[in-house]
Amino acid sequence: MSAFVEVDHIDRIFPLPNGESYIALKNIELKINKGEFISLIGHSGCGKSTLLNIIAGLDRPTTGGVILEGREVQKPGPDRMVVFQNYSLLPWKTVRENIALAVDRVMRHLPKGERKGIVEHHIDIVGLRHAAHKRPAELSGGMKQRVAIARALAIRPKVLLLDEPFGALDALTRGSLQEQLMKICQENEVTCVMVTHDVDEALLLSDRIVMLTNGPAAHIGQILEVPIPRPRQRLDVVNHPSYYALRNEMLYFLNQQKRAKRTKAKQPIAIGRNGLEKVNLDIGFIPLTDCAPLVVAKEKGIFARHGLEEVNLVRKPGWRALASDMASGQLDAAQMLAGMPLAMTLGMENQPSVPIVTALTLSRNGNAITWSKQLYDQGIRSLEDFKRSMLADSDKVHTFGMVHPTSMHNLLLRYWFASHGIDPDWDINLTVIPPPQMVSNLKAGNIDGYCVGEPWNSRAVYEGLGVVMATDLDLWAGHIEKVLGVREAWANQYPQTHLALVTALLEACEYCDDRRNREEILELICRPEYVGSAPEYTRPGLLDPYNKGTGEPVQLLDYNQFYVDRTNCPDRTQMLWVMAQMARWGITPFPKNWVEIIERVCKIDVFSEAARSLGFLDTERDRAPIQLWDGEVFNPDDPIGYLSQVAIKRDIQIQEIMLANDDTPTPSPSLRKIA
Ligand SMILES: Nc1ncnc2c1ncn2[C@@H]1O[C@H](COP(=O)(O)OP(=O)(O)OP(=O)(O)O)[C@@H](O)[C@H]1O
Repeated sequence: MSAFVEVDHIDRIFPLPNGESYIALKNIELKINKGEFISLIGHSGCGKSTLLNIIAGLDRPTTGGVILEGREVQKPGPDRMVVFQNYSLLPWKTVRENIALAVDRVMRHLPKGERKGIVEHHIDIVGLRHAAHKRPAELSGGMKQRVAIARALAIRPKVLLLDEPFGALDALTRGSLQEQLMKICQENEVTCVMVTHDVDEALLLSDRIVMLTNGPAAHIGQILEVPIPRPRQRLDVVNHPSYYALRNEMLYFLNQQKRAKRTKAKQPIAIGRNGLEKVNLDIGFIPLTDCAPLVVAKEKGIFARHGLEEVNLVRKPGWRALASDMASGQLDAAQMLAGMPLAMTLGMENQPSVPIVTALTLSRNGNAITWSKQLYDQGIRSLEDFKRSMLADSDKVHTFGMVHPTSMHNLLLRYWFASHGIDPDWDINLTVIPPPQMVSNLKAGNIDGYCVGEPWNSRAVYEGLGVVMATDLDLWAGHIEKVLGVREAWANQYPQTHLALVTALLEACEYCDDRRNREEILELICRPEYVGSAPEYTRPGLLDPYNKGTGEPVQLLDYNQFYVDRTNCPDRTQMLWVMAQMARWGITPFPKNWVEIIERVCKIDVFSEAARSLGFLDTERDRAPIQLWDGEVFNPDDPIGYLSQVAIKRDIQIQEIMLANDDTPTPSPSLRKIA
C-alpha cells in the first residue's frame, strides 16, 4: 500500500546573504498513512517548521519532494491547511465570518446554504456557538485557536498541519484544546502533522513521533511508535505501561542532541595524537548487558591506555537510530548487530549501500525468546502447543517483537518458528521494538512475546510478565551476537585509530569474561548512562543462575560470552550463515560474489594485529558446517544450495553485488541484478 503523504528524501539548503549556504534539512524520508497523527519534535531551530512548510507547499525543498496521494506538492493548496501559533484571524471579522471566508473561497462550487451549514457545523465542533458573533479581540487565546482549527477543518483538508498550535496558551486551556483536537481528529479521520516542543502533548496526540536531530543537516534521528489504543483519555495515556519508557526515550534523545551540540561546538572533527589519526571518538551502543566491553574499556581506562583519550559512549535508543547515525558519519564506531555490517554494505530496505567493516566480534550468545505469562498460563508451553492453538483459532494472529531485521533475534526467532512449520511472515506478526521497550510492550499486551538480549528477558521474568521459552544456548550455543562496526571509509582514513580501538576492546572483552570482574561490571552497566537497569534483573546469566520463570534457576556458563573459545575474530563462516538467512527472509539479496563481500566486511588482518600486540590467540574459529538444535546443516561451501532447499522462505534474490570502489556512502543502491 503506498503512503498517503510521502516525504521523499528532502534536503533544504538556504542561501545566506554572505554567499554561503545553510543546510537546514538533510535527507528527510517519511511516509504518513491516512488518518495518522504525526508529531515533529526537536530542539529550537532544528528545522521542524521548515519541514512542515515544505509539506504545506509554502516552501520548496532543494532536493527531493513531497507526494500527497500520488501527486507532487508544488504550492500551497486547500488540501493542506496550516494552523499557526498566532491564529492568523482577520481582526475585523467575527468567528463565523472568519470561518465563512475560507469556506466561501474554497467551496464556492457548493450552494450557499450548504456552505452555511458547513460553517455552523464547525462552529459547533470547536464549541464556539456562544461566541460565533464575536471578533478576535473579544476572544481568549484558546478560543482564537479554536477558530483557526475550525477554519482549517471546515474546508476539509486532506492533511491538517499544525505549527505549535497551543504554544501561546496557558496550561489549562492548552490541555482542554489538546483533548478537543484529539477528539475532532479521531471522529473526522484527519491526517495530521504537528510541530511541538512538548513531549507530553506529542505522546497524548500522536500515533508516531518523529524526532529531528539538531542542525545543520538535521535529519530524522528516531521515530517512536505510540502503541496506546484510541480513543485516548489523558489518564489512560499516563497510566499506560509504555508511557514512561516512551517519555524517557524522548527526553533522552533531546538531551543527547543538546550534549552533541555542546560536544560539536568544543571539538574539532578529528584530534590526532599518540601516533593515532584521531583520539576523540563517538561510539554508539544500545542499553544491553552485552555493551559491557565498551563500558569497561571506557571506565577502566583501557581506551585511554591505547591512546584513545576522548571516547564518548553514545547511548542510542534503538538499532535503527544507531544504523542511521553510522550511515551519516555522526558516529565513529558502534556496537552492531551481527548482520548489520553486511546489510548496510549490501544496502538494505532500499537504503544506499554504506560499506561497513568489522574487525572484532564483541560477544556471542546472550539472547532469549520470552513468551507472555498469559500464553504460558493458557497452557501454551512449547512451539507444538503454539502451533496447535494457532491452527485451532485461525482468527487470532500473535505478534512477537524483535529488535531489528538484521539482528540474530530476528533471524533466530524466524528460524525457530520456521523449524516447526510456522511461517514467520504469514502465520504470525513480527514487529521491530527497541530492546528497552520490549517489557512495557509485553505488559501492555501489544505483543505476545519477543526475542531480545539481556537484561530484558530477565526483567520480564522478574516482574512476573513472561517466561523464557528458550535461550540461545538452547538454539545455537556460540553464535556471533554483537560486532564492532566502523565505516570502511573511516577505517581507511584512520587506520591506526581503528587498530587501537580494536585492541582496546579486545582487552576489555577478556576482562569481561573473567568472572571475578563480573560484580564490578554489573555495577558499571547498571548505571543510568549505560543500561540504566536494576541489578536484581541484570544479574541472572551474568553472575547469578538464570531464571527462566518455569522452574529452578540454572547456572548458564558463557551465556554472555565475550572472550573465551575464540569469541573475537570476525567469524566469516557464521557471517555467511547470517547473510544466507537475511536473503532467505528477503531482507537483503544474496550476493553471487559472497566470498568477496565477506572478505571486504570482515577485517581479519586488523584483528590479528590487535590480538598479536596483546599476546592473545589471533586465529579464527575453524571453518565447519553449522548445525543448530534442529539438526539442519548449513554447508558454508554451498550457501546457494542451502537457500534453494530450505522449506519456508521468501523470494530470494541472488545477485552479483557491485560495491563502489570509493567506499564513501553512495546515494543510490549499487546493486546490479543479474539473476
Ligand atoms: N529563509 C531562511 N534563510 C536562512 N536560514 C533559514 C531560513 N529559514 C530557516 N532557516 C534556518 O533553518 C533552521 C531551521 O529553522 P526552523 O524554523 O525550521 O526551525 P524550528 O525547528 O521550527 O525552530 P523553532 O522550534 O525555534 O520554531 C534554523 O537554523 C533557521 O535559522
